Parts: sequence; structure tokens; C-alpha cells
Amino acid sequence: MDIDSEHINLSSKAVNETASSMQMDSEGSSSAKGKEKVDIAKSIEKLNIEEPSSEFKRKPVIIIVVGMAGSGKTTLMHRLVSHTQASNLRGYVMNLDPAVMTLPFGANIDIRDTVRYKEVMKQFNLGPNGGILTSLNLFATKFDEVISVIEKRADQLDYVLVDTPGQIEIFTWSASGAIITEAFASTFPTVIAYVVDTPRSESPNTFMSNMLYACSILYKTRLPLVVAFNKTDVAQHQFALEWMEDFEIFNAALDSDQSYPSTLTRSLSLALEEFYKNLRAVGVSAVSGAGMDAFFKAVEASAEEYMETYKADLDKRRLEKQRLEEDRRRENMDKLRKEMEKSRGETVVLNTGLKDRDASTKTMMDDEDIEEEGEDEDEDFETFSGEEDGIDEDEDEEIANFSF
Ligand SMILES: Nc1nc2c(ncn2[C@@H]2O[C@H](COP(=O)(O)OP(=O)(O)OP(=O)(O)O)[C@@H](O)[C@H]2O)c(=O)[nH]1
Repeated sequence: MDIDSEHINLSSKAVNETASSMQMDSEGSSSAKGKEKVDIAKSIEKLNIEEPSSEFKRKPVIIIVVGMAGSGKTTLMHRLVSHTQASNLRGYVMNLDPAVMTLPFGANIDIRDTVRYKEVMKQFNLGPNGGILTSLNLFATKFDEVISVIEKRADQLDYVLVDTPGQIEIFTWSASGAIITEAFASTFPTVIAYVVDTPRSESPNTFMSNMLYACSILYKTRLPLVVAFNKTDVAQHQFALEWMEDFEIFNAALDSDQSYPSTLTRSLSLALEEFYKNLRAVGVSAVSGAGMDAFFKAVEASAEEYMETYKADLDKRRLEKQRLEEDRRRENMDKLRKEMEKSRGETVVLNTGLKDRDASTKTMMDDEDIEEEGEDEDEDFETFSGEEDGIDEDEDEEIANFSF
């Protein structure tokens, strides 16, 4: 394996700047607030799934490891790293858990090198989960830099293994989690590995909770999902495969339990039949190393599926976005042309409708108003004149104002 031993301290200066501007914000500085908003907006713009900054690459495959607290994500990550090293697969390792004390593997990119979770907790007066979430938010604002680091090494890598915070919802249900996932998925084939604690899922109701969570992640991320039934050294995962394949067997397991949750679980298992059919499930043991080959096979198949189905969907969404943008531009131009024809050389202020403020009062403006408008540094408005940049009081005949 070709893992760089280097630890990338990802523009901690830039992230710290964002953090300190957020701190100033909490102290009541409105200018800092404005700057921070602009920073975050710019970063999010760059990460926009619909408009990736660069070309889509077939390699490396990104494996995002998620799972309930204690399911064995970090131990499995360690195992995956050792397996890739032993199998001559070229991997890159990323840790996105800011609260982890020690990692059993070396991470090439570690959120802890960039954001200090305890400092974030102190500065913003947050609890542990708020601290983790805010740290992840800060990191997400600079995630375009992470993507470019990986892009630069793309030719030398087969996999990027990503460990996520212990509290699953912090990653799967947060805006930053979505930004990070989408940033990956718009540049590389991306697969979610959902880790399940097999011994704890032997109860049908717990198994159902886990499957519902897996299903919600599939819907949320729209990415291929591999369910890794972990800890098979303690309990084999065969029962889970049977439950997913045959509704009757699952029903039989529920028979001894007549409580309300089990009645609900019974009907849910029918509803999940379609989900089970398209799911890749493998048994692994992070401790013994069993099931690693099956896991990587499932990941490869999912990456293929990504290229066939998910990438196509992504491209479709991107085209649709472009089409809408084109329509909007054409509409604006038509509107501008009509307004100019109507005004017959008088001053025209066009409002494209996205920000309709003051539309009625600004439809017609005299020269003085326009001069004031120019002095007012409102970024939402761009002033176009038929002449130079500045507005000549005597000469300005036609002026069109666009607001976006
Ligand atoms: N027997 C057995 N134990 C395991 C296996 N994988 C993990 N464990 C144990 O499960 C516990 C939790 O493992 P972690 O890797 O810390 O789990 P995690 O999901 O990363 O935990 P958080 O990050 O705190 O949510 C530890 O005691 C591990 O030793 C496995 O395959 N077999």
C-alpha cells in the first residue's frame, strides 16, 4: 500500500479564521457575521454538488464508514487499513471524528489537526455533541481543500477510507455531513459502509431499528450502501441474511413477542422487502479480520452500481439545473429587452424577481437616484450603464439594473 505517512494539516489557519469570526459573531460583531456568512457561502458554493469544480474520477472509491455508537467503526477502519496494506491496495485514510482520543491507525487527513474540539466547546459554550457538530461544520467550510488534496493523488489511490463521528446522527443528519458526502460523491465513486453490531441485532426489534436507520441513510445520501454485520467472531450474521431473504423466518422469530413494537416490526419487515432486495450485506469481524475480501467485493460492486445508476442520476440533476439556469437567463433577457423597448430610451430598472424588494419603487429612477444607488454598496445589485462604469449625469440615457 502506498499510504503517505504525511499528516495533512488542512489549512488550519483558514478554519481557525472561520472559527474566530464565528466567535466574534457570538460577541455581537455584525461585520464578522457578514464575513463569516460570505466565507461559508463561498465554500458551500464551491462544494455545490450540481457544479463540481473538476472532472469526475473513477478512482479512488470513497468508503464512508458510518454506524451506531459502539458498532465497531474505528476497529473496522483499523482492520480495513491493515487489509489494504497487506493486499497491496493503495489507500488514503481520513478521520472525521474530532472527539476521538486515540486512533489505532494513522490518518492522512485528521479533523483533529485542523479543529480543536475542546476549544470549540469552550469558545461557543457547547456540550459534547454541539462541540462535535460545530467542529464538523467548521471543517466542512474548507472541504473543497480536502477534495483537491485527494484529487491530486487520485492516480495513486484505490480507496479513501473515511471514519465518522461516533454519534451517527451528527454525520448523517447534519448539513455538514451532507456537504461532505455530496462533495465526495460529485467527484469520486462513493459508497456508504453501514456497520451493524451483529450480537446486539439478534433481537428482531433491534435488528429492525438498525435496518430502518440503514434505509434512512440510503434515502438521505442516495448512495450505494453496504451493510457490514460486524463482530461475527461473537455472533454469526447468518440469521440476519435469512431474515432479510425470507419474511416468514423473520415472522417466526417475532412470534414469541406479542408486544406493540413487534406488531409494528412485522408490518415494517414487509415494507422493507424492496430495500432488502437491493442491499449488499456482508459479515465481517474487525477483530479477527474475517470477511474482508467479501467486504471489498461488495464495495467494488457498489462502485460499479454508482457509475451506472447514481452517477447517471447525478448527471441528470446537473443537466436539469443547467436547463433551469438557462431558462432563467433567457427569461431575464426577454424581460430586459421588453422593458427597454417599452421605455424608449428612458431609464429602466429591471428586477428579475428573485429578490423582489422595492420592485415597485425602483421601476423608474431618475439620475440622482441612480447615483445614490451606486454609492450604496449593496452587493445584490449590479449596475450596468450603456457607457463606462461610472454614470455620467448628462449622458446616461439607458440604464438597466439587474438584481439576482
Ligand atoms: N468481538 C469483537 N469486538 C469488536 C469488534 N469490532 C469492535 N469491537 C469492540 O467494540 C467496541 C467498540 O468498538 P469501536 O471501534 O470503538 O466502535 P465505534 O463504532 O468506533 O465507537 P464510537 O466511535 O465510540 O461510536 C470496542 O470494545 C471494540 O473492541 C469485532 O469485530 N469483534
